[in-house]
Amino acid sequence: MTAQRIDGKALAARLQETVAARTAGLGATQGLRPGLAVVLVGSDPASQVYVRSKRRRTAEAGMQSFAHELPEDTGEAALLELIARLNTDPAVHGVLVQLPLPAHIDPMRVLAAIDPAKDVDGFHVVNAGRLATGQPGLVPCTPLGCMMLLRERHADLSGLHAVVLGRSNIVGKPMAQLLLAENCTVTVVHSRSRDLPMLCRQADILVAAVGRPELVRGDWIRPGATVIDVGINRVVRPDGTARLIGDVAFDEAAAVAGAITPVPGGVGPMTIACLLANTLIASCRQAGLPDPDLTPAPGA
Ligand SMILES: NC(=O)C1=CN([C@@H]2O[C@H](COP(=O)(O)OP(=O)(O)OC[C@H]3O[C@@H](n4cnc5c(N)ncnc54)[C@H](OP(=O)(O)O)[C@@H]3O)[C@@H](O)[C@H]2O)C=CC1
Ligand SMILES: Nc1nc(=O)c2c([nH]1)NC[C@@H]1CN(c3ccc(C(=O)N[C@@H](CCC(=O)O)C(=O)O)cc3)C=[N+]21
Repeated sequence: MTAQRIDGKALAARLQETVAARTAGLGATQGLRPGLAVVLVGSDPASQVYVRSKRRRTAEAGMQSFAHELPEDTGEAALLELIARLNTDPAVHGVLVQLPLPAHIDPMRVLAAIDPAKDVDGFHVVNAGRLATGQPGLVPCTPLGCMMLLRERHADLSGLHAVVLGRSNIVGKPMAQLLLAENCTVTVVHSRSRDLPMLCRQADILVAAVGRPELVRGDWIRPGATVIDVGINRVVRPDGTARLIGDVAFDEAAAVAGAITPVPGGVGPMTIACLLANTLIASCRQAGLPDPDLTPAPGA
């Protein structure tokens, strides 16, 4: 394999270490303990894995973790009432409602009900609008983590051609905005785009966030390009065991790329670490304090 493996697990641990140190400092100097409320509606197995991981990391960082588990048949009104309570609870600085929600609940209405100052997912239209217009707000965790992974290899992204596969509100679109803000030339690809291999081969930076296992092949990669694989696809082997693979055919791509993130162990851990970083930022802003310096601790 020629590509440098960008180790998201190691970078996430370094970021988590910085967040924990800043959190301890806040406690000591301000008596402030950041609190994150995670709301899970129903019992989707994957969501339960992610929510457990988020809660564990929150506690490890020295923050307060508030768990809210609601039954699958919870009405939209009851969920909105809980969110209203969390919005006004001074011990809660971040509110995350785990997606997907059960079909009878409108996610746009639920996300719109979260106080933008506590929207640590960065999904609220106010935060999406602030990002789109270059104003300070809360940035979605996965794209934020992807930018930190890119900085492990590129001190300056100016002028590079970035191709983003996917245009969702939670990954593709904010990802494109962040790359644009770093002066990349950005192409956003989606299901109606034509000649994906040709488009991908133009990329110095390729971010795959489509949810299609191994869609991106090795010959779609420009030699030396940096590949960030956001995809998390749970596939079942013939023997019945499940495994995670990304949107990129890792082995083929690694033989061509200059650097690549693995799945698992790449973007996923960064999403969680950035959630904690957003909670710390939100708590500082709510206390009228300057944003903390979240430069990840130096690597080993
Ligand atoms: N690691 C992490 O922390 C996270 C990982 N993920 C993973 O990232 C992936 C994307 O998630 P999410 O953004 O929510 O996905 P969505 O399903 O919301 O969006 C998928 C996007 O990919 C596009 N797309 C789908 N198929 C193709 C195709 N064949 N060619 C080109 N474009 C295509 C869609 O196009 P169109 O708009 O035209 O429909 C859409 O824009 C998933 O695998 C998800 O599991 C997501 C969040 C966090
Ligand atoms: N309100 C909301 N915010 C989210 O940020 C959100 C969400 N809902 N719904 C689901 C997606 C998905 N997501 C992941 C987080 C961590 C890993 C992660 O840590 N993955 C590990 C593997 C974990 C495993 O073993 O499954 C890895 O990639 O190394 C993956 C996916 C956040 N999401």
